[in-house]
Amino acid sequence: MNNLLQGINLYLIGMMGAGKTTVGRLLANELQYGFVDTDEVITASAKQSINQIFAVEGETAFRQLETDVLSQVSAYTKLTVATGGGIILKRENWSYLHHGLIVWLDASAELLYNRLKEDTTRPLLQDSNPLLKLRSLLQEREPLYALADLRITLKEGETPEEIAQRVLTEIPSVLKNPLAFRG
Ligand SMILES: Nc1ncnc2c1ncn2[C@@H]1O[C@H](COP(=O)(O)OP(=O)(O)OP(=O)(O)O)[C@@H](O)[C@H]1O
Ligand SMILES: O=C(O)C1=C[C@@H](O)[C@@H](O)[C@H](O)C1
Ligand SMILES: [Mg+2]
Repeated sequence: MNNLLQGINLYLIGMMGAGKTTVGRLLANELQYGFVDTDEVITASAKQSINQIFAVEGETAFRQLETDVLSQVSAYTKLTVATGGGIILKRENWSYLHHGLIVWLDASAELLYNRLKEDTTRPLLQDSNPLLKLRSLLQEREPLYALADLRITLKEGETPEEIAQRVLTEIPSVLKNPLAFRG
């Protein structure tokens, strides 16, 4: 698997809870790539949780940190990058994402809700109706996620290992089709 992508980075995008971090680690291992999670880089360097950064500095400041991290990461090769769910919101970020192959882990709002209903670490879900919030975020962001090179529609009950294998199986189909991938 180690030359499947010939060194180009793999960027995982998708909603919070889609499994970018979980599946990203497995993919990095399979590809013999390094693994970077933009949320983890931000919290480690700020020495604050994402909740704290949103509460103290605000979402706009968080988004700037996210862009800074992404721009630094995109200077490297042989990385699997788990991005934050909102990375797709800034046009500038796409210029970095397009340095690599972009995979969208596409999950329904219901699936995401089942995974995150007990979770308190996603500030945007600290809402009186988190399912409705997930639905509205997904609806708003879907056209942006859809700009990915590869869309992996998640099925209920599929394990992270199965999803990672599906990503690896489908990568050649986008790499071989010059209309589907710029590379
Ligand atoms: N295929 C799966 N089946 C069941 N649970 C999963 C699966 N993938 C991830 N999870 C669980 O769902 C939760 C969210 O996963 P993860 O943190 O990887 O999502 P994420 O896309 O990185 O979210 P964020 O954008 O907030 O960083 C975690 O508790 C994780 O263990
Ligand atoms: O979807 C989002 O906007 C977010 C997703 C997470 O990865 C974090 O980046 C943060 O909680 C915001
Ligand atoms: Mg994550």
